[in-house]
Amino acid sequence: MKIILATQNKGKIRELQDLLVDEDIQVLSLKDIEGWEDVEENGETFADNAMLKARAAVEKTGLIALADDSGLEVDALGGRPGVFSARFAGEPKDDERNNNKLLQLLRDVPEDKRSARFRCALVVATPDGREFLTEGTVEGRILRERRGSDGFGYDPLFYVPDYSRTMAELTLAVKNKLSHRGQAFRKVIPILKSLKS
Ligand SMILES: O=P(O)(O)OP(=O)(O)OP(=O)(O)OC[C@H]1O[C@@H](n2cnc3c(O)ncnc32)[C@H](O)[C@@H]1O
Ligand SMILES: [Mg+2]
Repeated sequence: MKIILATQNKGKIRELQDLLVDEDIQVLSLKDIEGWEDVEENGETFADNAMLKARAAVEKTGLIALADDSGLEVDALGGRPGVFSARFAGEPKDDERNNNKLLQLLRDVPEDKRSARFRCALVVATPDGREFLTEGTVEGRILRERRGSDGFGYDPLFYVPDYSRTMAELTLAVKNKLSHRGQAFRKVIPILKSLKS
């Protein structure tokens, strides 16, 4: 079985490839596809956007596609950046500027009001038109300075109380164990298995 990861994000590709390593599935990503043009992510929810990306990848490749749409919801910002997480500080998307903007906006927000969560929607779409959605969430809070150098995106600012570490201080294996993406992915396994047979 061969699937296409419908993402261009290197951090996601690394995590998803690691999650898929024992599954006996050949994995391609959009990086392997010539002439791929990003779809407009104009959905209102992570699920909508994951669906758009998965469908576009199936159409382009004819393969089963796995798409991830994810982001950060900060309570003190009314749930922002949410579906706008990648481009929070404008185009082109840039993790460094996004984190700076987040720190700036939360400058005067006290410790007990800095709660946040990562959300992930994964969609599996098949060439014969079937679609499956799974979701995952992880709770945490936003620090006042970056810690750690692993991961991507908002990981250096996202503190996970259960592990007393930021996401960027966790190994890939531990992040995958607890993360929004890891949780959503574990629900995808039985779906992929059912498509194999
Ligand atoms: O659309 P694709 O090609 O998959 O890549 P993207 O980076 O644009 O991905 P999204 O549209 O889903 O935007 C998600 C953003 O949310 C943030 N994000 C998502 N998951 C994250 C994680 O595990 N750790 C840190 N930040 C994350 C990060 O800034 C991402 O760029
Ligand atoms: Mg995107």
